Amino acid sequence: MVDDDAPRSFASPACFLHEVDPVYAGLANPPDLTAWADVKLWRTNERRRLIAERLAVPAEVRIAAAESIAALVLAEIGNVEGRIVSAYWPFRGEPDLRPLMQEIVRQGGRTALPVVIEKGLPLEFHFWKAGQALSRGVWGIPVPAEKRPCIPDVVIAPVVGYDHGCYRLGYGGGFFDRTLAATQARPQVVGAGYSAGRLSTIYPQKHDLPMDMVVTESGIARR
Ligand SMILES: Nc1nc2c(c(=O)[nH]1)N(C=O)[C@@H](CNc1ccc(C(=O)N[C@@H](CCC(=O)O)C(=O)O)cc1)CN2
Ligand SMILES: Nc1ncnc2c1ncn2[C@@H]1O[C@H](COP(=O)(O)OP(=O)(O)OP(=O)(O)O)[C@@H](O)[C@H]1O
Repeated sequence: MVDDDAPRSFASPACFLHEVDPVYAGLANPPDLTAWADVKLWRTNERRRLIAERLAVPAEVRIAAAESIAALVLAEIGNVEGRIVSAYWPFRGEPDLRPLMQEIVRQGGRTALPVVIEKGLPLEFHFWKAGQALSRGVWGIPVPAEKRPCIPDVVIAPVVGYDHGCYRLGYGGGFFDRTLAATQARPQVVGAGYSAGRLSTIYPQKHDLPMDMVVTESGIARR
């Protein structure tokens, strides 16, 4: 006869740790340095590949793409009167949206350029429009000679790559993320780039802040 009151013993109990809340199990936020190191390396390679690819595209094709992007961005922003729109001084094959900046001014808006103050700090935006003087900033990027800081209503952020969540792959300085994290009244953030920059994911990290949309020559991707 079996003694039901006797303590039972088990040979090898299964491990159910995977079913336990990670916080309770003491596994909350384990530093995943390997993963970030992998992502960083992957991003460096993707940046290099995408920049080389876009520089290999004939200038006239890039110009035509930039015109399509500019028209879509303008339609998306809508009425620019009295609004401040930041764009950028193009380099490394970025779509040239300087004609769009002129059009914005023509329609009663004001335009600005991003300015690197120091590596590791947020960007500043300084008023600038065609014809005004420029000087060389960090990395030799032209910036407004006269320092007139402003807070844009719309930020057009050039992308090297982007994904369906509207996460941005830039040049690797983390400037736009840092800038948006530091701003109180978040501007409308419009990514601008070529559709060839579309990636299935950029492996977004905690510091990556999504844009509201990405405009390419093929159309608009929204979050
Ligand atoms: N036209 C344009 N202007 C812009 C930006 C942009 O993306 N496009 N920026 C948007 O943020 C800021 C500049 N950002 C930059 C960030 C990194 C590098 C760069 O050359 N980085 C090094 C490696 C960086 C690192 O890993 O630490 C390199 O590529 O060699 C250049 C510009 C402000 N102005
Ligand atoms: N808000 C933040 N505070 C501190 N560090 C940040 C912040 N945002 C980004 N960074 C750092 O910036 C570095 C580069 O980030 P990331 O690879 O996302 O650059 P990126 O968006 O491609 O560059 P950029 O905006 O200059 O074109 C990372 O090491 C990241 O930790």
